Amino acid sequence: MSLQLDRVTFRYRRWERPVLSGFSYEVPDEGLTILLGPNGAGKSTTMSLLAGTVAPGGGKVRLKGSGLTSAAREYRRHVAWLPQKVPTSRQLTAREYVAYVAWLKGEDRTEAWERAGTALGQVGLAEQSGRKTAELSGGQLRRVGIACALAHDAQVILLDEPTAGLDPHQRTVFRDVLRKVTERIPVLMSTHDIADLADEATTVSLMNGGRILHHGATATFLEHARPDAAPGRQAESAYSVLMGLEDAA
Ligand SMILES: Nc1ncnc2c1ncn2[C@@H]1O[C@H](COP(=O)(O)OP(=O)(O)OP(=O)(O)O)[C@@H](O)[C@H]1O
Repeated sequence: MSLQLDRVTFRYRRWERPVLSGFSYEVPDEGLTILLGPNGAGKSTTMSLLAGTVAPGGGKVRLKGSGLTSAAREYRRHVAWLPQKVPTSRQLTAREYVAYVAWLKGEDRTEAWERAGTALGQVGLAEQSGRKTAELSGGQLRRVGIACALAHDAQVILLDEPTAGLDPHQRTVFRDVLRKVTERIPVLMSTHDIADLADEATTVSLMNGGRILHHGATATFLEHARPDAAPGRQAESAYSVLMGLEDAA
């Protein structure tokens, strides 16, 4: 099952121009898809619509194959959404927090507690599971967010710039966790960190001004790089060429 925006229109204020207008997009149903684009391109808006945290003014947001739209309570049970700032309750321990989210999403209390323990182990936080979330680092908190998704059996995970502000070690740990997770759950992740992630992504989507400029396999995206791009800089070059910031060759 994949998430889909079908000719969606969205504006933040009634009198303003829509950020998205007749916009269609489908999250691939496997692997890691990265959503790229400059500031203000509409990435967070797209993700909030897919997460069901905001409603479209027109069009439909649906979980294809299930008959559910984002207006349905059941929809949010299948979709895990990790905003940039994980909204934890500081007084709860990591395990209590993950169990609480799983319970909110419909697991019963005992099951939620068990699943929280397992999920924290899967993201490498078994030893921190009894610590208050207020004491965890930014990178650990983002892994707590992933654990929440695993604990309630999300069918798709949406991550808004999850590696922003992480130090190199935390970033590596996070990417290792993500690699394992994407083997079984599709992930859509917005990022500005193309150099790091292009080789791990299955699909790359690039948006600007509320439109998709490119959507396809990572290899296809990289083919847009200038032939003289330095090794390791192909992703940046492909981005610049597709954005019209650099000539193709
Ligand atoms: N809460 C808001 N109220 C009004 N306008 C908003 C709001 N949030 C975003 N916008 C506007 O909507 C447009 C798209 O913003 P959005 O946050 O979706 O872009 P983005 O690609 O995620 O950018 P960034 O990379 O900076 O996070 C921008 O013009 C932005 O100014």
